[in-house]
Amino acid sequence: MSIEIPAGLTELLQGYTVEVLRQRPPDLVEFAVRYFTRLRESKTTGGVGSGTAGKSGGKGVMFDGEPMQTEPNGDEEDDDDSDFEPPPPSRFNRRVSVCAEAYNPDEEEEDTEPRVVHPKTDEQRCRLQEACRDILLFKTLDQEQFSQVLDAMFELRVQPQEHIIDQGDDGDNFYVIERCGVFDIVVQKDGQGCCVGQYNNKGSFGELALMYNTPRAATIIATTEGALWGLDRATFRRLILKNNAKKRRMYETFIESVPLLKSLEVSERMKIVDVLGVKVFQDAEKIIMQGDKADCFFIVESGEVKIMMKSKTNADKQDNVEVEIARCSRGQYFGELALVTNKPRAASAYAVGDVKCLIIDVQAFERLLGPCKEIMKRNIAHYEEQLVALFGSSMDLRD
Ligand SMILES: Nc1ncnc2c1ncn2[C@@H]1O[C@@H]2COP(=O)(O)O[C@H]2[C@H]1O
Ligand SMILES: Nc1ncnc2c1ncn2[C@@H]1O[C@@H]2COP(=O)(O)O[C@H]2[C@H]1O
Repeated sequence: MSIEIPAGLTELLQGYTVEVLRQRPPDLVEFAVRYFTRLRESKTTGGVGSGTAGKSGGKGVMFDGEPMQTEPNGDEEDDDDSDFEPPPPSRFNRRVSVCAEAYNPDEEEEDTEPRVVHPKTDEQRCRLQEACRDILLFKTLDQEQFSQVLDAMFELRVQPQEHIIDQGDDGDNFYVIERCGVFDIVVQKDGQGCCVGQYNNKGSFGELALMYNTPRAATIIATTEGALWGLDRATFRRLILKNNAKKRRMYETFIESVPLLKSLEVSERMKIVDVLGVKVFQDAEKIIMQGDKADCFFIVESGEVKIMMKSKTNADKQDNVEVEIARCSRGQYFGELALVTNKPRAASAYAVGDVKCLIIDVQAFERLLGPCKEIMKRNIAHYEEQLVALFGSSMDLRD
């Protein structure tokens, strides 16, 4: 007996299935009622977003699970696909496969993707802006791109023991920590979960799977209550990947010339470029302060940096006077010691004239600069000799 499949059934069910996979609703029946009601409405009104469910890969229905809007890019009148409303923020949903997703940030393609906007109160926007101020991945965005990122971010509260990310999953969102919350970074090694680091009330995570289309490389678990801001995968890729392509063009040659990084493979150096941030300092500005907790590493791109230290002996005798112990210029690095030894900053650093530094956060430092640690350790031995020469007594700089 042959069964005839009604025309349009496959597309109809496909559209619904795609939305279910995208949004992971808790109640499939309730979701179906809302989905098909919306579909019928859009068909009868013929309004924006109308069309059959299967028409554009399941993008036929504008579906708004939570307050959220999309704005078309540019000024052009949009129709069909471009005003599809993306799914509401998922609470750590597990994405379906991303293998077929093609995006080449090197191609200067027209930016026609719809924009995601989660409306925010002034108070929320202030908090968000503050949380994102030091996020390295955002540092090289222009103002318009940064503003689009802020528009698209959504707020999340987490509880202790909550898994924000599970290793091996596909990536859904990028996360920025808002002031509070401690998160363990757990990586599976030889079948065992190993805590390789922690985010303490600041920082961001979840960029790798989105940048490289790979499974999540670590599990991130909240150990306290916390507040996060999420950025959906599509917006992240549209803005950050495009920006990374620009960063690669800008920094490829410079990074190749940094003596510390010479031993790395090209692909390893490019991964450093992808995650680095850029910061400009004015003459005499303090870049790091002796005794502070360390969370990043610096490479001088232009200008000069003065390293100053108050030694203990020196401090006793001369009322805490800072003594210059070194200078770093283009291609040289500083701020590695505290990260290698897990100690507070051993010295302060100041800009001499205008200075531009590339900055790498501690997690990327751990992940990407392992092969350079031997060189750093040799230099740390030189620091000790230098301090003996300067202060006449040895100092224990190591861990
Ligand atoms: N040592 C590490 N290895 C892998 N991921 C890490 C590490 N430290 C921090 N992370 C973060 O953990 C995230 C897990 O999801 P992603 O792979 O998308 O991105 C990863 C990084 O942002
Ligand atoms: N002789 C030195 N002793 C200690 N730190 C030094 C010395 N010369 C340069 N530095 C840099 O000054 C930085 C201060 O911050 P860190 O301790 O993280 O890392 C330190 C080194 O990179």
